[in-house]
Amino acid sequence: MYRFHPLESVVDERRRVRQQIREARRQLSQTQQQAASDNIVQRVADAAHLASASKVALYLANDGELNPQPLIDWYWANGTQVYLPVLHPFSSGNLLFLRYTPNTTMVENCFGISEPKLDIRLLESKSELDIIYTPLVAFDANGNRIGMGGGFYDRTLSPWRHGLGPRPVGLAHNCQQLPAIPTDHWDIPLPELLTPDQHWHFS
Ligand SMILES: Nc1nc2c(c(=O)[nH]1)N(C=O)[C@@H](CNc1ccc(C(=O)N[C@@H](CCC(=O)O)C(=O)O)cc1)CN2
Ligand SMILES: Nc1ncnc2c1ncn2[C@@H]1O[C@H](COP(=O)(O)OP(=O)(O)OP(=O)(O)O)[C@@H](O)[C@H]1O
Repeated sequence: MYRFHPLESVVDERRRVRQQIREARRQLSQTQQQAASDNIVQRVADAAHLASASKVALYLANDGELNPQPLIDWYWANGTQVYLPVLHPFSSGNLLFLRYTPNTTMVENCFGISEPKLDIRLLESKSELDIIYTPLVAFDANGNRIGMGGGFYDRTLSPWRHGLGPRPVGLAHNCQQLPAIPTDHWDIPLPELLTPDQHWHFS
């Protein structure tokens, strides 16, 4: 349940909302998760600008996130190149994007999420990606998002503030929508987001 808490700081509110929605999404059943992932494939297949992309960044689901694996399989079957985020080895808070195929050697990062083993030959320049499918914890009807709290995607998507770089497209469960999200100046609102029930285009 969403409750209004007057006199709460933005940071506290974001932290509380993050915990609340992460818990809600972990409660989804296997059946609900599977149905949600399948719906997303259909939504992408129905949207020409998403279906026809050449290079897309996706992610591997963690902590109840909408699982994009069926979408990854669909893109592979269509010849689209798929990339995954890799924590930058020394530029902390930043992501690299490495090519992901069924044969990619994977390692676990410090958050327990699988990522391609660092190999310069698999590295793609961010500007070459058409779409970055963006994980998130919560979103609102204006495309504002709250992530896991590391600022990784805020940094990655910062050129989008000026309409530059890959187009971010959020992926989320319906239960991750909130009436309004308190924002900070570094937050990059999403132009577009897919849930199992809706294809959002934010102005
Ligand atoms: N699937 C997925 N991959 C992703 C992200 C994401 O949100 N989802 N990221 C998007 O930024 C980056 C990783 N950021 C993350 C930030 C915090 C936690 C996390 O679970 N924090 C735990 C504490 C874990 C620990 O420190 O040991 C927590 O808050 O409970 C996970 C990923 C890159 N890869
Ligand atoms: N473009 C940026 N440059 C430098 N620092 C940034 C940038 N964007 C965010 N940060 C820093 O990252 C921290 C986390 O930001 P925030 O809580 O908004 O992350 P988030 O959106 O929840 O996570 P993510 O983007 O990884 O999904 C903030 O303390 C902020 O100072």
